[in-house]
Formats: sequence, C-alpha cells, structure tokens
Amino acid sequence: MTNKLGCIGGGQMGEALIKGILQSGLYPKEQIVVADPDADRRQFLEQTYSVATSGNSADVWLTSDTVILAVKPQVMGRLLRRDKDHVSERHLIITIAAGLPLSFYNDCLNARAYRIIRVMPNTPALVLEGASALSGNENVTATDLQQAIGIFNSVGKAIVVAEEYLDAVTGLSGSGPAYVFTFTEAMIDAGVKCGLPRNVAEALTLQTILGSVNLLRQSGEHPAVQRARVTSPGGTTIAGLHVLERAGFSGIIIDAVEAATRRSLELGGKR
Ligand SMILES: NC(=O)C1=CN([C@@H]2O[C@H](COP(=O)(O)OP(=O)(O)OC[C@H]3O[C@@H](n4cnc5c(N)ncnc54)[C@H](OP(=O)(O)O)[C@@H]3O)[C@@H](O)[C@H]2O)C=CC1
Ligand SMILES: O=C(O)[C@@H]1CCC=N1
Repeated sequence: MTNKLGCIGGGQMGEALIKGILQSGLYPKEQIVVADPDADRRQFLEQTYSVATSGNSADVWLTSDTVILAVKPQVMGRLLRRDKDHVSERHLIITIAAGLPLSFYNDCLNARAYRIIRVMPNTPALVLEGASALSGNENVTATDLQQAIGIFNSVGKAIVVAEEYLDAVTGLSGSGPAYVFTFTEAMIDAGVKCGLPRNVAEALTLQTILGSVNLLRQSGEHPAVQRARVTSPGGTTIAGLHVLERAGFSGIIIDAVEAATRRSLELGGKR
C-alpha cells in the first residue's frame, strides 16, 4: 500500500478535486501525484499546489493505489488501452468522465476483476461545495465505496446512486454550475439594465442566490412555498414571474437538463 492518490488529467476538474482535497486535509500534498501531457499545466500545478506531477500516466499507476481518471471521455479509451499493462487489482479506479459506463472500463482493460467507481462531481468542489453522485461496479468493496465517498465528501457532498442514474446526475448537477452561472450573469446584467452600478448588481445578485439557497436548506420547505412568500398580491414579484413563465422559464430549464442528460448517454454510446 502506498496510500498515494493519483490523478490522470490535470485540467479543470482534476485541479478542482486536488485543490479541494488539499484544502480539506484528506491527503497531504506529498501523497498526491498528477499526470498531464502539458508541461505548462504541470508547472502550474506544481507551483500552485506543491504536488508531484508527471507527463506520463504510467507513473501514476506505478505510484498510486487510488487513481482518479479525469481526462475527457473522448480520450479515455485510448488512455486505458495504452496503460492497461500498468493497471492491476491493487488499484481502486475512480473515474469522473461524463457518460462512459462502468462496463466501458473493463472492456478497455480486458479484465473483469478491477474495482472501478464512476463518479459525477462538479466544479464547486474547488470551494468544498461540490455535489457528487457515485456508483461502483460489482468488484468494489464496502471499504472502496467508503474511500470514494470520503474523497468526494471532503470536497462537498457525495451520495451513492444506481449507475442508471448517473447520466441524469451529469445533466443536473455535473453541468448544473454552468446553468447557475448563466442565470447569475443574466441577473447582474438585468440589474445594470435597470440602472444599478455593476458592482452593486454583482454583490446583490450573489447574496440573493446564496441567501435563497440557505433559506431553502434551513427551512426545509418546498421552493414553491418560499416563492409564494416573496410574491405579494398585485406586487412586483408576480409581474416578474409572469414574464419568466410566459417565456417558458421552467420548461427551458427542464429542456436543458434533459439535453445534457441525452448528451451524456450519447458520450457513453447509448444513443
Ligand atoms: N468540467 C467539469 O465541470 C466536469 C468535468 N467532468 C469530467 O471530468 C473530465 C475532465 O474534464 P475537464 O477537467 O473539464 O477537462 P480538461 O480538458 O480541462 O482536463 C482534461 C485534462 O486531461 C489531460 N489529458 C489528456 N490526455 C491525457 C493523458 N493521456 N494523460 C494525462 N492527462 C491527459 C488534458 O491535457 P490536454 O488539454 O493537453 O490534452 C487536460 O489537461 C471529463 O471526463 C469530464 O466529463 C466531470 C464533472 C464536471
Ligand atoms: O460538459 C461536460 O461534458 C462536463 C461533464 C459535466 C460538466 N462538464
């Protein structure tokens, strides 16, 4: 047992997980190694997080018992077929790639006995507020699952789901931060359009979103109940909500999550 955590792919999500894991203290920097082909990227990761890096993913398999696969789904097959001689039963393989089913990994590695956990995290892991759902294959033990839950709980909240749900998770919470950022940007612009200085619009928008989420969490009430409390008869809110619903706001959000879920299924070759 080396107890090292390896990450193959030091891009947006690899970095988010490393930063979050270091911040949480789950692994010290000495126990983390990251592989990425881009020398500038490796230098950035070394300088920013003081972790070891390598341009060759084989180094990660050699030094680590737990390996997070954080490369794009489109390059995963090539990577696994190239690295398969370095992979063994001692590895706990954790993949965060969108769409690719657990069966894909065993097919690429020509093996049935590997312990593989598929996870869909999201970028708020950077600030320890990530949302992750995960599912393991038939070889995964309760200890493996606890280890993966520990890693993703260290950067937010992790839940175990049946694998069949992971494409919908990808469409909802994996891609979700992008919808929230788009909504946030639109709210800020709306404040500016209505005459607020940009910094005022930004501060009010961020606090409104944060406060609304905390209110939902702490009250435990359905969003519709809280929405009704904001909406005075004949008042301002109903005027705004009328415009949102006439434009199909709820339907657009549902369509977006459904489209992203469909794309995840496509990436996995299911449609
Ligand atoms: N971004 C997100 O919000 C989320 C992403 N994911 C999943 O995480 C994975 C990574 O996504 P993301 O971080 O956004 O993508 P990025 O493109 O930012 O990161 C992928 C990194 O992997 C590197 N890479 C490519 N080939 C290899 C290789 N053979 N060995 C080691 N590293 C390699 C890439 O280098 P180079 O660019 O030089 O090729 C790049 O730095 C994807 O599978 C995605 O589906 C999951 C949840 C959320
Ligand atoms: O856009 C993507 O494909 C990845 C997966 C979920 C979030 N980002």
